[in-house]
Amino acid sequence: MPPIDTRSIALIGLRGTGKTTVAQLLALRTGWDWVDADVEVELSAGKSIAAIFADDGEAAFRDLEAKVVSELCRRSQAILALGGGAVLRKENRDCLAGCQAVVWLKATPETLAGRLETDSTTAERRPNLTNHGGRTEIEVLLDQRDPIYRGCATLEVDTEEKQPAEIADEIYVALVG
Ligand SMILES: Nc1ncnc2c1ncn2[C@@H]1O[C@H](COP(=O)(O)OP(=O)(O)O)[C@@H](O)[C@H]1O
Ligand SMILES: O=C(O)C1=C[C@@H](OP(=O)(O)O)[C@@H](O)[C@H](O)C1
Ligand SMILES: [Mg+2]
Repeated sequence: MPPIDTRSIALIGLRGTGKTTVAQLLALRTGWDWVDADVEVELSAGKSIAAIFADDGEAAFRDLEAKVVSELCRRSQAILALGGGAVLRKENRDCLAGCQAVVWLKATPETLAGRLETDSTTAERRPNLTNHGGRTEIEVLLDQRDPIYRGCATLEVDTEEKQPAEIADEIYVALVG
């Protein structure tokens, strides 16, 4: 059954927490559309996120991302999978405040490192954001971003040792009943 509140539902959290995967399953559960901010950025730039970082730098990526977030947050009846850093800009956080719910997906650095290592989209979509890369980078990002995610989130979901479908169900029950 679709939610009564037609405002969109946004998923936030670090790389590898499952935003892209869970958004698709939650869309099936609600009968709503789903959209991935990273895909929209790549379509608008005509190249991969790794290529945007390499050619134009991270700031250029964040500018494109902000345009996409602003457009996506105006949609209704959609599940929005955001990129892990979308919460960094205040303008994006202000847009997110208009959503029905902002769901923060969480997992330990160890789990995230394992998921990212084996994910086929990592090379094209997840360039290094610090000089570290790997698990150390995840720990650095976790320290920097946890307070920001906490400040935006209206629902926190631990994804540790849960299948993506279970996580989508948990969100559905929490938000729709
Ligand atoms: N709950 C989960 N348990 C195990 N693997 C998962 C889970 N959620 C996502 N994954 C896997 O982790 C990788 C990254 O997931 P993805 O949805 O792209 O994360 P994000 O969009 O948050 O970066 C994918 O290979 C996906 O299949
Ligand atoms: O954490 C980040 O700053 C980023 C996360 C990525 O998305 P996912 O969180 O979907 O991997 C992608 O937007 C880009 O590589 C930047
Ligand atoms: Mg994603």
